[in-house]
Amino acid sequence: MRVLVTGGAGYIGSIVTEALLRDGYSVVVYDNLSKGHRDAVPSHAVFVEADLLDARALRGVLEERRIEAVIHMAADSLVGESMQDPSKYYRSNVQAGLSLLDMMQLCGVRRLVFSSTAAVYGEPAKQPIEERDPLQPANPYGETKLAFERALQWYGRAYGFRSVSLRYFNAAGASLLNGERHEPETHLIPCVLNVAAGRAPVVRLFGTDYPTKDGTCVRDYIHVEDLADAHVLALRALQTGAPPSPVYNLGGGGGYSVREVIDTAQLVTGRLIPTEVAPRRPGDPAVLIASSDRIKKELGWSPTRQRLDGIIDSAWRWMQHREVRENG
Ligand SMILES: NC(=O)c1ccc[n+]([C@@H]2O[C@H](COP(=O)([O-])OP(=O)(O)OC[C@H]3O[C@@H](n4cnc5c(N)ncnc54)[C@H](O)[C@@H]3O)[C@@H](O)[C@H]2O)c1
Ligand SMILES: O=c1ccn([C@@H]2O[C@H](COP(=O)(O)OP(=O)(O)O[C@H]3O[C@H](CO)[C@@H](O)[C@H](O)[C@H]3O)[C@@H](O)[C@H]2O)c(=O)[nH]1
Repeated sequence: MRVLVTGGAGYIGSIVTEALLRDGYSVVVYDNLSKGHRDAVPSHAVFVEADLLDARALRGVLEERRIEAVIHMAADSLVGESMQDPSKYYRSNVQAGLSLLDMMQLCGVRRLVFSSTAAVYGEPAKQPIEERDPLQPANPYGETKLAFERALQWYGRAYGFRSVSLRYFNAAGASLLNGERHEPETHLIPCVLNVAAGRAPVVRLFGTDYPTKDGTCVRDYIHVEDLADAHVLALRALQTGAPPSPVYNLGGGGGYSVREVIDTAQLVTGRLIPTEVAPRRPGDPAVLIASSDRIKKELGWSPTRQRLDGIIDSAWRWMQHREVRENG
């Protein structure tokens, strides 16, 4: 099957591409490199550097490469930035997403796996969060992802699109080849490891007065390779018909506070990681923990890399290998 991966030069996209190639899919990566890296795209994938809003380029790829399904991962995805610049998020996550859907419709491609997020739930009333819980985004990032999820459901009804939205919780860790490298980096685990590696002086704790066990926010970290496996299952489900449910949560199964992540990273790296208390980051819910029972039951997903120390260790090893590759 020929699959287009939008955002496939990014952190999660590059590792999803690795998993698809391993499973025998042919992959075309479509990415404008606003955040991604050309060298993150595996050599067996075709790479097209273009923006989703470039209708000509998009049509050319869908038609010439005879694409049969799309994994749509291209997005802007930072909670804090979305609070400051919602317009950017409506453009990239809603407007560009709809352009993709309309072009798919024009070219007769009607299967899509979408990278959605835990941010669609906002500040949930209970944990772990199930798919049927209220959808009340607390930031423009979550709001724009939810808008696209809903568009998919209406496109399904009217035009026969078959889609699955995967609501990831916090993706973390690395494969042997690819890991997280954003510039600037804002995600907790790579920021913590940058301090361990001596590239930054201190980790800022964004809020220590949350109603949690130690006052810092709790998140559910999922290994990016477990996440990638779920995409292969979702795609297979779309190949054989309509999947049992339109949305699935994907989490690692536990909740860890910011302080617990830092303590674990100190053990894994053997380095001291100094911290500094900073104000809360607007738009951050206190606790996000997934129930991933639905995807386990319906699609047979079985994560194998759930330990936080293992997740951090994979990211740390990747970071160190990259340093050796780059600096000799
Ligand atoms: N990282 C997480 O923890 C997390 C959690 C939930 C959901 N997600 C979602 O997963 C997806 C991937 O996240 P990531 O962390 O790998 O992000 P990333 O920024 O590393 O990757 C996104 C990629 O999309 C590309 N891109 C952005 N806008 C584009 C456009 N208009 N046209 C073409 N390419 C474009 C970027 O260059 C980048 O390579 C996103 O949709 C994100 O919202 C991520
Ligand atoms: O230097 C830092 C960085 C982060 N944090 C905190 O660490 C937690 C995790 O933050 P981060 O790694 O930035 O992830 P989130 O803001 O939870 O968002 C991620 O996880 C969401 C799903 O839960 C996805 O939708 C988003 O795309 C993805 O960026 C939050 O409480 C942050 O306030 C700090 O205290 N200091």
